[in-house]
Amino acid sequence: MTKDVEFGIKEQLITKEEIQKRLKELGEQITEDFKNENEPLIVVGLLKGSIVFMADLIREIRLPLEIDFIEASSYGEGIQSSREVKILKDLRSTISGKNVLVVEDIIDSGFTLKKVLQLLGSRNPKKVSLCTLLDKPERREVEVDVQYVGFEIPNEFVVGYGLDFNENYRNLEYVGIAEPSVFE
Ligand SMILES: O=P(O)(O)OC[C@H]1O[C@H](OP(=O)(O)OP(=O)(O)O)[C@H](O)[C@@H]1O
Ligand code: HPA
Ligand SMILES: [Mg+2]
Repeated sequence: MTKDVEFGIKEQLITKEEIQKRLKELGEQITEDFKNENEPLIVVGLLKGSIVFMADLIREIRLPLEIDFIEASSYGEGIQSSREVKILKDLRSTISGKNVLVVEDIIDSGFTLKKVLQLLGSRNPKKVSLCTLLDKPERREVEVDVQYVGFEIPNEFVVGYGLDFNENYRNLEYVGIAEPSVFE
């Protein structure tokens, strides 16, 4: 752990070991839930935050699957949702009649997922399920139906394991809370 990457981290909220353990449980549960389906699963990651979690999670799912990505952005440079969720990149796959598992790093206000789930739902998939590494329920402003949650977290802006502040910290192996001075 080099000092410059960690600069500005107040505490580790979820350690690398805790993440690895929970990922195995989620992978087992998803495998169990989809093992009798005939269609291959399409795992859809939301760029950019989900990439680290998705890369690890798919290797814990013991089923044939395909991957694809959507990019949505609402936070820009701040720590508050702009509430205006823009779709910056759409899927390459056709999801009509397929089982889709959306993989997200965090559900905060819920605006991002509401928009993405509406978009995917309009394309006649067989079923859309949602797996998020982190859930911050205290901040929810719109309801989102989520089937798989890694960890519920308190109302703190977190970084690491894919999550950024101003595009930094995504490469940390753990989920941490940044020093207040970082956000000023
Ligand atoms: O529930 P919400 O309040 O909508 O917040 C959650 C979303 O916000 C972040 O994305 P961001 O817009 O920062 O894009 P990024 O994944 O590229 O960092 C995060 O990765 C989630 O996708
Ligand atoms: O706590 C957070 N950290 C990083 N990105 C986020 N996007 C929504 N909430 C968060
Ligand atoms: Mg972000």
